[in-house]
This record gives sequence, structure tokens and C-alpha cells, in this order.
Amino acid sequence: MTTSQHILTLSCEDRVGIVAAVSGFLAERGDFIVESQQFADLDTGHFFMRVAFQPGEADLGTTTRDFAPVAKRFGMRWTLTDAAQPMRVVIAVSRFGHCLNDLLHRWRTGTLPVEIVGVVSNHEDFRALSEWHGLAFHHLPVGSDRAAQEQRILDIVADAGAELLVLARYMQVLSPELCAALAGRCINIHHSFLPSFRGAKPYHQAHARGVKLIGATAHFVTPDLDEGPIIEQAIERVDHATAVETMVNTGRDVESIVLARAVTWAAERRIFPNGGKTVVFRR
Ligand SMILES: Nc1nc2c(c(=O)[nH]1)N[C@@H](CN(C=O)c1ccc(C(=O)N[C@@H](CCC(=O)O)C(=O)O)cc1)CN2
Repeated sequence: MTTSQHILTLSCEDRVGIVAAVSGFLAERGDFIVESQQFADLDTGHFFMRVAFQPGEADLGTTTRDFAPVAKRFGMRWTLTDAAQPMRVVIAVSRFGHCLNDLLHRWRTGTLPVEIVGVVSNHEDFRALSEWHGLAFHHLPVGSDRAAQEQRILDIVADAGAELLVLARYMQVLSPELCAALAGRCINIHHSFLPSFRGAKPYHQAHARGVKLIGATAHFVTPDLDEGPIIEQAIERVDHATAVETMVNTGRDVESIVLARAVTWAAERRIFPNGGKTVVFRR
């Protein structure tokens, strides 16, 4: 029988005694720490911590109630979740389906710790694939009323009880209002090694520049295009003979791997926004 695990995440202004207070709280209750990571950002004075533990007697609700005074004492932002409850995710896609297909395959084969609860798109291309996986597919053409289209996206995310929106090559720039509504819970895969080659057609930009490495970047979505806090990146070597089409094909695999890692880490509560950057407690 798998033993349940709870995940505590917290961030606060740094000071002496935070780790002792957290581990002491858990030890007193017979909670068994399985994994613990913390980071003190000496530049900002901020502290970040993630603890995965096998609970003793108390259930999630009781531990949540009992931890609140500790959190208050340190002015923490914190979450306490049950690792057995997968994060609910909506995926957005446009015309390139390799990242969507990869996420759906990993989910269906049990190698992506999420519950995918819907797909939205401004095109019809991936309705069949989504419905084959038994998922609701929402075709939301941008059209003239962008605000209404974006409100539909928000409604679908809310109605599905989704905690995360994944832009899996969704090629529409989200408005500042939508970015604000989804702050810290909308991840995009950009098909370049940011900060190089922002915007549309990054492989053509890379080819024209004659780079020797191409890559992909998963980042939180902010109003400034491709400027959001970076979560994960990866690269592949190319050379003078690499055609742009080959770059696109090579890039697809890198994009899929980078996005799957970022979604996995988000689902495992390993990612903390830290100003314009992130703290990621990788396994
Ligand atoms: N507010 C944000 N929205 C989006 C971001 C982001 O970082 N902030 N990332 C993009 C994805 N993306 C690159 O990764 C990207 C998407 C779209 C464009 C673009 O120029 N789109 C054109 C329309 C293109 C089309 O319809 O095919 C446009 O919107 O005018 C550039 C980069 C997702 N959204």
C-alpha cells in the first residue's frame, strides 16, 4: 500500500529559525519527512522551502489548521497539499500539436502526475486527438472580440477546476488582464533558448543568426511577451549545415521534454516564483 504524502511549500522573509520551526512542528506530530529542500536568496532576503512528508495521525485539514499559527508567526505564503491529488490542468494549443500530443501520452501512460481536464484552441486541428483521449475540446477562434474569447478561457479553466493553464504552442498573445487572472499558474513553452529570439518564428531568427545551439524555454506567462520567469531550458547542437526545417524538427523534441519537465515540477509543487526569476526544487 503506498503511503500518502503531503507537500508543504512556503516562502517568507528570511530569518533564523524557520527550518527548525517547520521541522519541529512536523516532528512533534510524528510526520516523517521524505524530502526537504530550502533556499535563502541572499540578494532579496527571501526564503523558500518545500517539504514532502508522510503524515503521522493528522489528516490534511488538521495539519492545515495547526500549521497556520506557525505560518503567521513568520509571515509565510504557504500551501499544504496531498500528493495523491493530481493538479488539474487545461492545455491550450494552436496549429503545432507535438507538445500537446507528448503531454497527453505521458498523462495517459501515467508518467505525468497531473489530471488533464480539457483542451482549448483557436483552431480545430486537435479536436480529434483531444476527444480520442476522452477530453473536452473547446474551439475558441480569436475573432473580433478578444476579451470575450479570453473570458471563455478563464471560464473553462474555472469550470474544470483547473489550477494550471499550459500554453503548448498556443500562438496568441494573452492580454495583461488574462495574465493577471492566471498569474503564477500559466506556463508557456517558447521555442528558443531565451532571452534569444523572442516572438514568432524563433528558428528562422536562429538560422539567420547562424547559432550553433538551439533550445526551448518553459516560463511563467506575463504581459511582456516571452519575458516571464524561466522555469526550465534545454539545448541541442546545430551547425552551418543545419537547415531551418531541421532546426524546427529537432526543436520539437526539445520543446516537448522541457514543457513536460516544467509541468511535472509544477504538479509536484517544486516551482516558486521569485521576482522575475524562479526557485525550482528539482528532484
Ligand atoms: N502575454 C503573453 N502571452 C503569450 C506569451 C507570453 O509570453 N506572454 N507567450 C506566447 C507564446 N509565444 C511564444 O512562445 C508567442 C505566441 C504568439 C506570438 C505572436 O506573435 N502571435 C501573433 C499571432 C500569430 C498567429 O496567429 O499565428 C499575434 O498574437 O499577433 C509570438 C510568440 C503565448 N502567449
